[in-house]
Amino acid sequence: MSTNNAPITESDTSRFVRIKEGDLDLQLHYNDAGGGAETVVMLHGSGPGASGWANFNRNVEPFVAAGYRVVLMDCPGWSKSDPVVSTGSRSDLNARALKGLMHAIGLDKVHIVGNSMGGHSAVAFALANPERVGKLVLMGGGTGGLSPFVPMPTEGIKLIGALYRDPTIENLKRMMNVFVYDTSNLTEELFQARLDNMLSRRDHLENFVKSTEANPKQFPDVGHRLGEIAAPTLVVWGRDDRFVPLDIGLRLVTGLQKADLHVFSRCGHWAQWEHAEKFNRMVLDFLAR
Ligand SMILES: O=C(O)CCC(=O)/C=C/C=C(\O)C(=O)O
Repeated sequence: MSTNNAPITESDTSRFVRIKEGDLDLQLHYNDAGGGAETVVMLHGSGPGASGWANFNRNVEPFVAAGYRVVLMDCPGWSKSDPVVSTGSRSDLNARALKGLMHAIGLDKVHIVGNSMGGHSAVAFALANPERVGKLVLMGGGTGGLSPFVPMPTEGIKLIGALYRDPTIENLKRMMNVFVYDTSNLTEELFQARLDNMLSRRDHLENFVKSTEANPKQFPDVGHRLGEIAAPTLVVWGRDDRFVPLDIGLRLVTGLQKADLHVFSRCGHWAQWEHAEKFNRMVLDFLAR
């Protein structure tokens, strides 16, 4: 945890913990920053080389400065967490992992910010453990299911699959170029960091391919259950999201009991990164209300 004004770094906040939750018995990696009374858990997306830090490095400091403890969980099968093959619902598996992490580090109730797969997992957690959720923030995810407007799998999801099967820098660039609206923000340093992260865990890449072969519906449609969720929710979407289209966000807003929607124009699948400053202000205001 950071106790002074020094920058918050991945290595200073890096932690490991063993969790046992249902059928899960594994080591998880997470980052833990800040020390407020309320905790915000951030859950990353499912791309190759993703991690809590890769997805949320532009969000941790402002949340800590606002007085929150921030926990970034690396889901089983990503980054420095243990490998796993998911043959059922990956959203439910991640939700169980989060419950195990909360038990292991003594968290009763948290706010959850979820990006893409992280959004699906946040909703799965809220359905299974309603009393343990404060507020939800869902970006580019929250339920699987088809879009009536955009052919699925979308071009972004197809590029993720191609990158998992053939993890080259060329395929990484193809995927990341449709990730964001403004590709001028994608530096060689960013590509390299993501490539290194991906290639350092070939077991994760192979397990993802095995998982989708065993069960192509890793993130099931829970649209019919959204009305069970009473947690106040902010749904945030990029108008130009080429991975999970905006109409999935509309389904969330109409299905959840208490949900507001903000759509960023000129924004792809990584709203928390592409529009970080406005995203941080908006989410902190929502959490404080
Ligand atoms: O298939 C889905 O609905 C989820 C896709 C998804 O999680 C993609 C996320 C990509 C990232 O956020 C990432 O790789 O950082």
